[in-house]
Amino acid sequence: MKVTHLPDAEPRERRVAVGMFDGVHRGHREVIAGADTVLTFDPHPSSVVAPHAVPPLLTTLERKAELVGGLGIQELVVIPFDRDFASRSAASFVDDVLVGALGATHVSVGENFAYGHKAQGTTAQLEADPRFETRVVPLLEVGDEIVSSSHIRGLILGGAVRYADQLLVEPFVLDGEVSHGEKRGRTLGFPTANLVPPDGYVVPGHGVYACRVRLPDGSWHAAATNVGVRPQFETGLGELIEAYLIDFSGDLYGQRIRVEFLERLRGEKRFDSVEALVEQMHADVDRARDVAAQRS
Ligand SMILES: Cc1cc2nc3c(=O)[nH]c(=O)nc-3n(C[C@H](O)[C@H](O)[C@H](O)COP(=O)(O)O)c2cc1C
Ligand SMILES: Nc1ncnc2c1ncn2[C@@H]1O[C@H](COP(=O)(O)OP(=O)(O)O)[C@@H](O)[C@H]1O
Repeated sequence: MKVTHLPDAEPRERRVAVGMFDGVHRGHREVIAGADTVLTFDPHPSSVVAPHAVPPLLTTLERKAELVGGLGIQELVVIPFDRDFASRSAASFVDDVLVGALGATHVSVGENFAYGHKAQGTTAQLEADPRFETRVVPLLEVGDEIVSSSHIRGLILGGAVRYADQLLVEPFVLDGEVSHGEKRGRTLGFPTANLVPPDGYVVPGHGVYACRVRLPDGSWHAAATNVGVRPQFETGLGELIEAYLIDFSGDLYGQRIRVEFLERLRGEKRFDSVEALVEQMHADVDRARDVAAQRS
């Protein structure tokens, strides 16, 4: 899939799905179905118009592109969102962007989509526009709950990664570069590849998770991962994501890995002794191995 910034986009007959699509969840996928172009914003519009209210995000632009590409979309067009863009009228968004820059013949949006200065543009205005056909997609509900990025953020922050992944369609992932820790993992018999939580993004709540980890060579490994502050040791290093890759040995420092969260196993805690922690870690690893085997 091609990724284009709006100023470089060329007008042609397009079926355009428009939205922030953070997470590319099941509801987003209903809006995107049938489109050949996805139009999105980067950074999140709130970071420009209401910085105090920016939510932690589920997906980087890179991950969003990967997920959208996986849906068979031809082109992801990214609006570099800034103060200038935020000040455009709703009519200018339609005339200059949808029709002018892209050449949209079909437009699809979620029911709650708003656009233009102060989000004054409505879906009814899009539907009334004779230059393109508009499809307004009702908000998807699963189990009496609207599927929304904010609901999924809450689930992941609360550790409910398994349920979140039913709404996301694919497991929640974090990508990052392996950093140095306190070199204690190896003395416990469980060396852990550490990621520093990425600023501005959702991180699963503190606890131990069954995961899969992808290495730069493309191989996937079952892993038991701790997210938290290691109360057993009072490290002062702050929050970390630490993955022990099962049946693996090798140097991972500086490598870019992906941690895919499958299931929360338990909370992070302080045990009576380090031996008791290590015993529990063995049990965590056994469960993580089983969970990963069922899911791969
Ligand atoms: C599967 C697993 C479970 C863990 N559970 C706990 C825990 O309950 N409490 C805790 O303080 N640390 C826990 N840890 C974190 C270890 O204490 C940590 O990996 C160790 O301190 C190594 O730190 P280092 O990477 O800085 O060397 C866990 C780590 C793993 C891999
Ligand atoms: N099975 C494994 N899982 C995770 N890391 C491993 C594994 N085997 C070797 N390593 C290496 O060991 C490092 C972690 O060792 P550890 O003692 O926990 O040090 P640190 O405190 O720097 O994380 C990883 O960054 C990686 O390079």
